[in-house]
Amino acid sequence: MGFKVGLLGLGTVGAGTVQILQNPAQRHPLLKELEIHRVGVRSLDKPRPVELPASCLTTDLESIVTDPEIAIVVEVLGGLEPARTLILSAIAHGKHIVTANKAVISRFGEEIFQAAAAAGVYVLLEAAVGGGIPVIEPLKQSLCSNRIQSVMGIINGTTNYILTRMQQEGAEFDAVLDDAQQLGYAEADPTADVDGLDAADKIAILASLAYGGKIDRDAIHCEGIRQITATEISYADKLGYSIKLLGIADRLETPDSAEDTLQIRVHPTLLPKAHPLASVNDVFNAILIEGDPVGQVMFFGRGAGAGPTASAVVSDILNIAALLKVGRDGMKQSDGKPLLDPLLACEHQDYCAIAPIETLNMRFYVRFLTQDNPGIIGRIGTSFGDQNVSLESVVQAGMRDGHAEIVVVTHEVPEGSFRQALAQIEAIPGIAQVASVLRVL
Ligand SMILES: NC(=O)C1=CN([C@@H]2O[C@H](COP(=O)(O)OP(=O)(O)OC[C@H]3O[C@@H](n4cnc5c(N)ncnc54)[C@H](OP(=O)(O)O)[C@@H]3O)[C@@H](O)[C@H]2O)C=CC1
Ligand SMILES: N[C@@H](CC=O)C(=O)O
Ligand code: NA
Repeated sequence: MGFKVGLLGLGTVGAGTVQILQNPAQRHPLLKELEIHRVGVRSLDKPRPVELPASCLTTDLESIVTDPEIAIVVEVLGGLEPARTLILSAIAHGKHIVTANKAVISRFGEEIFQAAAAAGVYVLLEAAVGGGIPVIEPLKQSLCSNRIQSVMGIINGTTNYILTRMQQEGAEFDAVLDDAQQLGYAEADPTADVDGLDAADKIAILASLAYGGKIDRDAIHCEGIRQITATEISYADKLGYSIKLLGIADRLETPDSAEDTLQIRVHPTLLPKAHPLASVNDVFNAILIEGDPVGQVMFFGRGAGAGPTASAVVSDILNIAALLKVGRDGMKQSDGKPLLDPLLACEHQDYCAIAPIETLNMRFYVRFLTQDNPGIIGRIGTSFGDQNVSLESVVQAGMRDGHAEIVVVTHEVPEGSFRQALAQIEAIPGIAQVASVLRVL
């Protein structure tokens, strides 16, 4: 007898998942033992790219998570509700969970993992970060002997696709976003992609696994790519940088404190072109992890789209099916509590401390539009100097709309000092606009 799978959602990822499950040839033999039992959707009439018996489809999602025949529930609905409630209900009914939903895991992960631990079931989420790239399970298992220093990556396919086409073709933001939606990369509400929220969900999940603690999702500084224009891309290029939306988690050196403090942030970043992440283009994602003693490890592949994401979903289903096959589910500890494989399950007790962004040291790129007055560069330099912000380069780049354009790149400075200097500069007569501020790696 096979393992019955209940699928919640039959959109981009759900349909990709069905396509793999219906075509097991030349894949792992265990795939032949999986059976799509029920599929939950919002609309029964919608045309689908996959064929399923009509009796399989339902709009009653609760009936799937309570179905006694189903062993594994796959949640590929997206959004917070009803996803969270359905996952919790499925767990309460003894189902193992596979999910691609980073929004729900980054906000309700601990509630879900605690419920799973109490019920003795697994919640696997490889598809939630980096789409088809194996990064969650490697962090949980293959790298678990390491003390992780940093996790840094391009973890949103939609924005990387948009930035790449803006850089390579000078394409307009809105037109490229439409293409990303057509290709199935973007979230149902693409604001989550464009404003960096999806990447923040993902770096929260990666940081939680890397540092073994809960992450307050609201403490993550998050900026998206709406303010990136062709001008910034072109100046960055001339200065030797590519602009990428990065998710960054790093352990801060705090010798006086017994507890680690982390920096976790998402923002567009000027990356030196020689950096390993700078040439990661289109929908590709890459995650660079630094651990002790492994050193740097980089994971690269397609971060969104039906096939790549379904690859991760179905691999998680197979991992659970393998446990079921050898009877490694439903095991008990001596006190009768459920026993889960500690490398596959993820439950954390304490919150990690996250440093506010103002306290971090960073390099900045800033573009000013000014009146073309003598001495203006000197006054900008003095204001930075007043706040101990040392400058790497100051270039009068040319004229735009009757204003002189001045581009400054700083050395590494505290964000707070940089912002104070910027406020001082904005008050200088002759400064028309601070046209752009970006961080530099
Ligand atoms: N697309 C991608 O490349 C990736 C997506 N993900 C994640 O995978 C998940 C799914 O994404 P994706 O497939 O793109 O999303 P889609 O919007 O394409 O599909 C969502 C599916 O869920 C169904 N659905 C949504 N809400 C309800 C509801 N309230 N009741 C019943 N059915 C519902 C929809 O039904 P109907 O079809 O009837 O409208 C649809 O079939 C999300 O969490 C996303 O973040 C993760 C990695 C990559
Ligand atoms: N919208 C997301 C989908 C995958 O997680 C992205 O663009 O990366
Ligand atoms: Na992944």
